[in-house]
Amino acid sequence: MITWKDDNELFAMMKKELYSAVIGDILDKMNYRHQFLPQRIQPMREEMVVAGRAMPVLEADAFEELSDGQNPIMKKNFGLMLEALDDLKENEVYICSGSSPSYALVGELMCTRMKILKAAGAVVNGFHRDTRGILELNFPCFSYGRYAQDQGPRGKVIDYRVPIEMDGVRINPGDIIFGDLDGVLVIPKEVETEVIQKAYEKATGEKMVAEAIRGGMSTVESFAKHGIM
Ligand SMILES: O=C([O-])CC(=O)C(=O)O
Ligand SMILES: [Mg+2]
Repeated sequence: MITWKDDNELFAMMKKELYSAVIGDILDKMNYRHQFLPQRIQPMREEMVVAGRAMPVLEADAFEELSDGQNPIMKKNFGLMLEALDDLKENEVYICSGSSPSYALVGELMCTRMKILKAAGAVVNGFHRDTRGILELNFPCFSYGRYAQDQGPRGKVIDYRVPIEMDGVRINPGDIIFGDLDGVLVIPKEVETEVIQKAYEKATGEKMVAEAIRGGMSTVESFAKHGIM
């Protein structure tokens, strides 16, 4: 059985050995059937993989850059975004939801700060901008795609390290976020060890099945033998 001594070892192993399909299959088997984030959230580059712990960021639409209303957060540029960025810890994922998808929730300067803090990546329920710059950083960033329209006058971070959702998928602080070119999913903290150990076992089994099929075995026979497809 696969074990790990800390998060650094765990996330390095996950990035090398696991993929979203195999983790999703195990979550389904354990009756966690709503763990994939919306399909339109894609890596900026096919090779990008993210594995880390959720640092959820709650964003809300605003209709003025600085408002004169009752809430002091609305009088600050970007609300609490700068504070949220500076609070990121090693292996954490800046994961942001709550606003309408009509502007960029992440850009090059934000990713530069995240990278310096050794964050694992960014996953946003909306767009990214500064594509060239982020690609140059080679920082794992997952979004709906490229769109430069600014969040400055349109949205604000109103809280962080609080639960968020994307299309009904719950993301709690500290949950494991894993994403690759087939999608991004959430592994709830309370079941992470079991999910990861079973996913590793299944990934090992899938390698054996692939080998058997390459060797000419029928799919019926290989399923009967390994119980994996
Ligand atoms: O202003 C923003 O929302 C993001 C941005 O351009 C950057 O991080 O460079
Ligand atoms: Mg920018």
